[in-house]
Amino acid sequence: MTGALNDTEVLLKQFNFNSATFIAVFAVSLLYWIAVKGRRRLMYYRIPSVGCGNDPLTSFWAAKRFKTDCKSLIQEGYDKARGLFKLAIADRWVVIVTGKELIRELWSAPDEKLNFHKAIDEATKSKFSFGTAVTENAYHVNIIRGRLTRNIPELSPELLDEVVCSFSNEFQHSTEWKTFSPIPHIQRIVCRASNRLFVGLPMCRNASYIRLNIGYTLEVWYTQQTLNGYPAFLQSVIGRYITNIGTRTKEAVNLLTPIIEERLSILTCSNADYSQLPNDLLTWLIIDTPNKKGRNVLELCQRLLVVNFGAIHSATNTFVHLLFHLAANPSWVKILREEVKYATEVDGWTKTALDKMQKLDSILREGLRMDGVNLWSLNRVAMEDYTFSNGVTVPKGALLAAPTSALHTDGSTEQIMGEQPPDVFDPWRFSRSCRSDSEGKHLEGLETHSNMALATTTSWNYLPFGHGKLSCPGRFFAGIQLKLMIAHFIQHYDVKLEKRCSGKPPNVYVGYSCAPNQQARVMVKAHQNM
Ligand code: HEM
Repeated sequence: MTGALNDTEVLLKQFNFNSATFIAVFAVSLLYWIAVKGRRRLMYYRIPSVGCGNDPLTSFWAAKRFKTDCKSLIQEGYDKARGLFKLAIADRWVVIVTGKELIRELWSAPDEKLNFHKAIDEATKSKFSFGTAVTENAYHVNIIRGRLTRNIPELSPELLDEVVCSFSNEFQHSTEWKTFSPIPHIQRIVCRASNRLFVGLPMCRNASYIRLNIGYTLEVWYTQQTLNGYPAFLQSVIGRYITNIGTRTKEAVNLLTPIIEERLSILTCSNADYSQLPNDLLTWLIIDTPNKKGRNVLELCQRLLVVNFGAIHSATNTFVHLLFHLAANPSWVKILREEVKYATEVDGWTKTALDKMQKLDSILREGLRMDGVNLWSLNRVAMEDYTFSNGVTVPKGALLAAPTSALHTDGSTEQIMGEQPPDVFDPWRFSRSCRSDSEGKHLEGLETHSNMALATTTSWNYLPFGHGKLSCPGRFFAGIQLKLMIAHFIQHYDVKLEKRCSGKPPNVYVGYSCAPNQQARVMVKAHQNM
């Protein structure tokens, strides 16, 4: 009995000790958590906010305003702030970095400090979209940057062939004006042309494959836009229910399994002689797979879908913006036609000819400057508390970016040359600097650009493709593809807006993305002087 009491006393003592320890540990952890949170909050407080204060109520309203009015919020911050400012979005702050020196720090900081891929994972909600296997080992990025870019001259006849066929399928060659909502047509053309180099014929023309890639692109975009509207803790719950991406991936596996298995078996039979395989992205993905485990149908399909996501949405939007400009300004089409005619008469429909089309490059660069796909770029997440050279510290976990739209229209920076003010669309802004002629006449001596800022040449304040070692790997391919599409289109078609309006139909802004007008329609007919 005494022994039992003693045991109970010991247990009670242990319990008292354990619970006291537990309470102490809990209290210390809570204090630590409050201190860390408080410290981070203080860091945010020190960065001026735009459209709200630091309190939850005004930042809630600012986050609502962000959804439709992000462009003016960014401009307001850019005009007022020196250095950094912050914007409220649904689940967090976004710290916007301004000024040449601080932006240089943003794009050049090492991954351990400011991380691009973490930011892209968060922005695209990759957990619910691309799948982690693909984003954790993104070897396809090096393939796009290296093999795809190097192969452009060799593969441009195939690209041209696909552009010609797909335009003729989508817009026909009617001598009567026909009305089109351009976006779905251009999506299909971009998808076909890109996939001619990604998976080759006949798959690039397979209607189910085209529908799948366009659907996947829209779905990723929809997933990220929807989830961005919810606080972080709700995103993982909702994310599971709103995405259909698993089904899309299965569709890709069904469609691509025969091609992939055929290529793998050719490799087995030919003792890994890669020259037996077609020269396209799928082959390069097979060749460069870092380990054998990744050389399977599912992972190859996931990678093709991700690359299509990168390629289709941005190039489609860029082309449609320009199409609206050209439809509203027939005199620009005339000038471009003359340049394209001259260059192709001399060099044929080659990359050399495209490289010589300075006005075409200029209008493309102007389009990307004024109607870039996103209002901010150089997305990064701070992996630790990070202090900029102006002494301002952003807390670990902060999302950072550079204000593309405001930088692109800041007339005080060296980038925006030209006769027109920076907020005016001036198609020949960038070609004027290398030739005195602005009318498209005297085309003799048309040369490849030497001193001209090209559409694909990034800089700290020209950011449609980002900048630095993590800039868009597909931009040279996109540049050639878009130039080919515009050059072909204006040589073979006339275009006008269905409804006359002064200039281009207004853009649509959702959060930080900028899209062409979704309602506007164009009228197209075959060009007679062909
Ligand atoms: C007009 C067309 C395009 C635009 C405006 C564009 C823009 C961008 C931007 C802004 C980024 C992120 C860079 C940053 O924020 O710092 C990016 C990344 C990327 N782009 Fe593009 N892009 C275009 C076309 C393409 C094409 C055609 C491909 C594929 C062939 C492609 C593949 C990618 C990939 C894979 C990434 C992620 C890079 C990484 O993870 O390091 N893009 N693009």
